[in-house]
Amino acid sequence: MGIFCINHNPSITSTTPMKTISPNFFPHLQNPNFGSSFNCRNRHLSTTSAPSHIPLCVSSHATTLKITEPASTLQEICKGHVPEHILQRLREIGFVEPTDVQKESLPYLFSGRDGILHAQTGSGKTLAYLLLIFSLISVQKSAVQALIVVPTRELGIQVTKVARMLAASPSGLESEGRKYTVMALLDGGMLKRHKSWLKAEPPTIVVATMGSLCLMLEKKVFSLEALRVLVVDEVDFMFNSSNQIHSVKKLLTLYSKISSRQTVFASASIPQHNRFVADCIQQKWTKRDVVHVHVNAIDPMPSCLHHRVVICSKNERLQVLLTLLRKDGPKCAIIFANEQSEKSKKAGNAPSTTSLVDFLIASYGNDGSEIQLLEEDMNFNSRAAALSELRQRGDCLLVATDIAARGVDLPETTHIYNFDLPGSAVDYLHRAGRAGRKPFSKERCIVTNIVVSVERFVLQRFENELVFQCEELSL
Ligand SMILES: Nc1ncnc2c1ncn2[C@@H]1O[C@H](COP(=O)(O)OP(=O)(O)OP(=O)(O)O)[C@@H](O)[C@H]1O
Repeated sequence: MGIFCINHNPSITSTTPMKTISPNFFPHLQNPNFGSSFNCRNRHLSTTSAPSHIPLCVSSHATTLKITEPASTLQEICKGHVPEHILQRLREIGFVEPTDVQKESLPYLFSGRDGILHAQTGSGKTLAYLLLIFSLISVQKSAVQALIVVPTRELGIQVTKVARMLAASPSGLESEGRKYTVMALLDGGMLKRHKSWLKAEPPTIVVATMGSLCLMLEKKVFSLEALRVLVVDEVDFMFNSSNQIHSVKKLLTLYSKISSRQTVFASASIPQHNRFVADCIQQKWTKRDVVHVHVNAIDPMPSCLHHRVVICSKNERLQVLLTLLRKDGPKCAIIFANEQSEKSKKAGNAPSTTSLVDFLIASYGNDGSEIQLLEEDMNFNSRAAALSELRQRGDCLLVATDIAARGVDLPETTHIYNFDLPGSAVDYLHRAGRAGRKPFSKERCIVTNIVVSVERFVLQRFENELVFQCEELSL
């Protein structure tokens, strides 16, 4: 796969106010609905590098662009940048071949440029930014040198686990002296203990949710003076959330310095991405030479996903779900239901997640499948325990709200059921993306939507926006 850089309009210079760059500068990148890069075919693409003060968009599509260079291994890409013991850990874990987003982003990130990693769900963005982090931090320094901000505790727990897995000593090499330390600073967690830890000996890497992080920064429990890398994962979610956006902006412009850190944003969905890149520069969230690495621009979702729809009446939905589960017999599946509305809570109704779990335990549970629940109202320990149980067993049915839709990586998941339709196409993309998470596997995974007839047009809108088609099932 070659790296293709779009030849930039020479009239854009470092003095051009970036706000004035309209999406028309990148006409071939526009999908009017989703804002994704769209149809790179037959357009003029050049391998010329843009001057470093101009934001760069790297866009590729695995099936349409010809691969002319021999694929490098992850080790080759990282050599000279990432410490040897981390490379050894990569080999031990079995990460040998780079995914497209790793192959395309790492050379830019290692050269010191800020990056926007925009690639399908399950494409390996986490490893890409962690490798950048390990290339820059030092075990000798007792200070927080890398910060990864995530929207949910579940994603925080997961990223912490991957970072710790990479930071562990390779087998046969018991480390002498200092080690990288990774702290999960997550809302609802043990903040008192973390406060003492941060004061006594700051960890090298902090993975945090916004609430806890701001609390610690405002109380000056630790500072970000030594910060080398700042990652905002699921960046579109963070910028879209009225609770988080103010704090994220403060973090980017007030609590840490753009000039002394490398900034990485990651997500599988960045609607209006050209506008976002321009904002990054104008608002000084990133440096001017930020690289927008957009992989699989014309397919927002993994091609291994097969989408289906069943239309039924509201009263039939539980029975339809049961029939589907019995027919599909998934080893590991996630059933998404919407969060209970305030109105329904006030009326004293049981949340639909609880009713679903009760129904499944009564009618499906004794098929041998473990049924787990993950929703906002559960406390930190129950949420962590549910996730850990799912990881260990690998053969569970998970009933969840959208807190499990972003970033959660349960690679054995082959089936997604939307018991309730998600609120937007972006939410659909992230829910669907909890399946099909083995980067080099061709295994077909199935996303099934159970809808009442009046909802069919909503699903059709998602199909248009995300460029997919549902097979209609009649049961
Ligand atoms: N080079 C690699 N080789 C094999 N597996 C990999 C590689 N890189 C990542 N993976 C695996 O791919 C899966 C998905 O990776 P990851 O969670 O980073 O995806 P993501 O792009 O962040 O997805 P999302 O947008 O849903 O958060 C993980 O199970 C990870 O271990």
